[in-house]
Amino acid sequence: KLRRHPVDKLPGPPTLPFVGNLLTFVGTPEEMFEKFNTFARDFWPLYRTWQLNTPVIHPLLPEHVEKVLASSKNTQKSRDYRFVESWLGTGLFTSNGAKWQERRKLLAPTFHLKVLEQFVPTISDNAAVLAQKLQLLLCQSPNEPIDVVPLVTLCALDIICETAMGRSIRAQHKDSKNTEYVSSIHRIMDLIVYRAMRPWLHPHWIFRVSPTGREFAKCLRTLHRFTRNVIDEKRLEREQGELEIKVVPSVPTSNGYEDLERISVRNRLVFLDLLLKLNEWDCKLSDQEICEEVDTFMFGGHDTTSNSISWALFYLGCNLKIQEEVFNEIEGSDLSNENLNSFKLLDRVIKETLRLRPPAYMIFRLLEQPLQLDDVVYPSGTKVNIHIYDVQQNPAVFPNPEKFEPDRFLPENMEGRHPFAYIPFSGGPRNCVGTFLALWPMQCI
Ligand code: HEM
Repeated sequence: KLRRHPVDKLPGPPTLPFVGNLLTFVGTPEEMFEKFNTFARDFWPLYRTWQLNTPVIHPLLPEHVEKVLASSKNTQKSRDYRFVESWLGTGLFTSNGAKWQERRKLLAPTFHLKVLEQFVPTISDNAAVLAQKLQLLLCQSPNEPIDVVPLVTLCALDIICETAMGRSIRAQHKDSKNTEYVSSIHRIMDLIVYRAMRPWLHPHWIFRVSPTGREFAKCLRTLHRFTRNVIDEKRLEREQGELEIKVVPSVPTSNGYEDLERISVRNRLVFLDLLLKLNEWDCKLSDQEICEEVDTFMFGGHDTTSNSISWALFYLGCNLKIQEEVFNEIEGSDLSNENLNSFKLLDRVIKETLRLRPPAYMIFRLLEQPLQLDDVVYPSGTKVNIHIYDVQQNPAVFPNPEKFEPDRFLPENMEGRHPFAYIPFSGGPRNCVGTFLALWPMQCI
């Protein structure tokens, strides 16, 4: 970096020649998280780092974040996402440019509210199993603390498998025959983070021969085999049970919302059915691409949801008065979609949990077009880190930001709040496509 780059006008931590700040972030995920928090405080509201020879800006103000995320011209994800590509291929989460645009248009209807509503019974059945397990543990040792995280994680996994693939893996049950899949999906997440934090494991050829890389490859084989089997079985099931699909009067050629909605609701189809259906209509997705998307839903939908549910339970445990009010609000109501929409305090508790503990706490973009923030123009090729956690800790928007206060989300308290001050599901054209599928399990559990 011989020339001064526009990012060097910004404050930031000291850099080293050639590597920039690459080594600053080597350590555990907790240490990295802490470092970014410190930088956010020290260099608020906009700072720079260098990742080798790539300049990185870290905007923290809602108006700056909006300029990045709301732009339809800067939807490109940075190279950081390449670590999940061997698992997810270039599906919705990892693709860029025209391919992403096409995928998003194709898949968005499968996340339509009406399609998702039919999943509420599946979600509530699995939530009931979790409740029973917790009750049993409580009866067995009433005075012992219960680590809810592993229990919630298995429940979230059951929900996402059943809604995405129509396959009950019974992860919550002792007789589950899918323990290898369950352990691989947990382990692969750890290995991805482990690699991302160690620059020397970034080159593929080094990673492949490292012990971590070999373990990663083993998990990957298990996950891909499982998805492929489910797809094959589902296809066979559909061929044998054509009756279900034939109830639909006419097979639409366009992929309009209404057609898909009508078909899925009538026939109680899961995502995988919808993807196969899209394939049958006009071969929009190959088998490999269907696999990518199913894996993407598993990746996007399981860890994030289980993390948020666990934190919500934690905050309710620490705030007994709010817990009692939530209990009174939901007591006696069954878990229908209408009821879920009427639980206003529960909704605020979930929103506040996602403010304080956003599971995807940092996301990345690579500028395709120059971006102007205040009076400086950052050229294309600059990387942008959006620290969702730090953005949501802005004391000017959320006074006393570390405190758990669900009433921040009362309509009167939200008036005039910048829409990009609260972005647990990101924002703009590349926001989370599974928002509703995330919120319902949180409410049910
Ligand atoms: C509490 C739960 C969840 C949270 C907080 C969350 C958060 C996010 C965030 C922040 C992004 C943007 C990522 C980025 O730009 O790098 C995202 C994208 C995405 N999420 Fe979620 N998510 C959740 C649950 C889910 C679920 C249940 C699914 C699906 C089954 C899902 C599927 C996706 C997909 C496919 C994308 C990529 C969208 C695109 O690039 O067009 N997420 N999510």
